[in-house]
Amino acid sequence: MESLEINTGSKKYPVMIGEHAVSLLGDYLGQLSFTKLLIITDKNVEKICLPILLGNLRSYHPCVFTAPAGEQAKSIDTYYEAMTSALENGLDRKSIIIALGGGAIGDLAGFVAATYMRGIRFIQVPTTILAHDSSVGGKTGINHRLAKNMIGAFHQPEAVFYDLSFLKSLPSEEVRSGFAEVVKHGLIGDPSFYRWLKSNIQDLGNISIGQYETMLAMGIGVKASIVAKDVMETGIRAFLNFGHTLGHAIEAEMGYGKVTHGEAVMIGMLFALEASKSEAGLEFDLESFRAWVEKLGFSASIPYGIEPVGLLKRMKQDKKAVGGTVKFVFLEEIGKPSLRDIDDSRLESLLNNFLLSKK
Ligand SMILES: NC(=O)c1ccc[n+]([C@@H]2O[C@H](COP(=O)([O-])OP(=O)(O)OC[C@H]3O[C@@H](n4cnc5c(N)ncnc54)[C@H](O)[C@@H]3O)[C@@H](O)[C@H]2O)c1
Ligand SMILES: O=C(O)C(=O)C[C@@H](O)[C@H](O)[C@H](O)COP(=O)(O)O
Ligand SMILES: [Zn+2]
Repeated sequence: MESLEINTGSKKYPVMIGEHAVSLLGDYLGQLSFTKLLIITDKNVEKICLPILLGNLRSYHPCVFTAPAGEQAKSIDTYYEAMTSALENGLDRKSIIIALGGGAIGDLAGFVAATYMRGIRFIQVPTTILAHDSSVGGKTGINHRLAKNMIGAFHQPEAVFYDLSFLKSLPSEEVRSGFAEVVKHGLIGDPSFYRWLKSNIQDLGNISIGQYETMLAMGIGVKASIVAKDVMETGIRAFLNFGHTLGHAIEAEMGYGKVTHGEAVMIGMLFALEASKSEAGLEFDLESFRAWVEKLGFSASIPYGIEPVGLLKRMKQDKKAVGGTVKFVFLEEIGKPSLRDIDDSRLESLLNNFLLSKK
């Protein structure tokens, strides 16, 4: 079992990572004082992981709200239904919400917790690889039709219990999606971690529990050190958005859930790496990187039929933009990101070059 601590200045919380981490949750809750527990999960996770969680929490008689699976969990309608469930189940300010699921459930449940009676406590029980990223750091929220995660709040969990035995049932496309954020953490924060990934991971269907434990703890470690310095994203936290300016635009332009978050972010990172070579002096063997990620099953190009004009409009709606100017995360070196303004015409020409180079 790996354990880490997230320190946001005003709050410290533990992250337990390992097979059967969820068996520690009952004892942890036993040390807290609370009234009711509401588990928020989705319809897939309800079948696979919920019975195991309930087995560990029997004495607390939790209530359960089940959201649709995937990005639909982050709709305004599902948010409202989850609030209704919290009210109907009589949650008060001393109640606790448990997010059992991937990033979509973590974002939804965290936002419900952030806003129910102006804020109650919540605990993250992530069940996807991607959720090594989403379960720490306190970004919670839901999507707007026009752009991703536009309605949200910073709200830190009380604790994260990351049970790696849950990962065994993940479909291959979800393994791939989560791996994109693992690669992101290596690229922005830790060159030796990135090199370890590139030389050790050649088949996403064949990762051992030991390798998962290492890579997820390393990824969370990178995120934790950035969040500790800039919880509210006034500066360097934006580095965690590497690949997301285009990634989020692809997700919104295609329609939420049509492409996984990680798949879109990987395309966004390929674009950002190419742009970093011309704009930020990055020296990097992009061909070898592209060959590696394609071998792992990632697509290296923007999906057919998605036009640059629509993507550019979405990219300008990115939360990092200020006064209409897009702020873009470049890499100067592996492990050395920077956030720079980019004007619309330059962004357009970089995007057109990226599209052309893939034809
Ligand atoms: N808050 C943050 O800091 C942060 C960071 C990264 C991503 N995100 C958000 O996270 C979301 C993506 O997260 P995700 O990829 O985990 O998606 P997800 O929660 O939609 O889960 C993906 C799919 O896997 C299923 N699933 C989950 N756990 C499973 C398991 N153990 N076995 C079988 N199936 C399982 C789900 O039902 C769903 O169909 C996006 O909305 C993204 O914007 C947030
Ligand atoms: O924690 C962060 O900060 C991140 O940017 C992590 C991202 O991987 C994640 O997708 C996050 O939800 C993006 O946030 P947003 O503010 O760009 O919506
Ligand atoms: Zn992300």
